Amino acid sequence: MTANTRIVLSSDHAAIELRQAIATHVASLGWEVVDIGPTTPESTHYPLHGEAAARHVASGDCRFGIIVCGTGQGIMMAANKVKGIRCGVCTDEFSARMIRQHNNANMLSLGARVIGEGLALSVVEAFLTAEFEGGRHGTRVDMIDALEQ
Ligand SMILES: O=C(CO)[C@H](O)[C@H](O)COP(=O)(O)O
Repeated sequence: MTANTRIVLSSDHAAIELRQAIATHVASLGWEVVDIGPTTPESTHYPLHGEAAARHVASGDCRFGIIVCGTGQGIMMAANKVKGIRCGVCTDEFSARMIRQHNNANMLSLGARVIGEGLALSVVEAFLTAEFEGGRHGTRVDMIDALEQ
């Protein structure tokens, strides 16, 4: 396995079960899963887990990251503070496909208190099977990245 086939997963306490279901599903699709927890249900702080997953992606250790909290929003905000990360919250397959095709997202965020497991797994699959289209979308993604300079 190489970094190109590796996905990092993390969550806060609100999303441990969904994260574990995603880990099983993603592994069954042939990806190597780097699940960085947490594994116990004590209350924790989502910025820690969003940042930790984002570091794996920004460093090139993992191709993609999937992060989960109650709404998906807070952990996404934390991940997006790490340079090189483009992460969106998705609650439908179309958006998950589009954040890859148009926005070249390298992380997906989900809300365990928002969507059920079946839809979450479909959203994950849509994200992982879509390809960035480049062209005019590449120009725009470069503009996003320039904001980090
Ligand atoms: O969704 C989240 C952040 O966006 C968190 O999962 C949520 O805020 C945690 O709440 P609580 O501590 O009440 O379980």
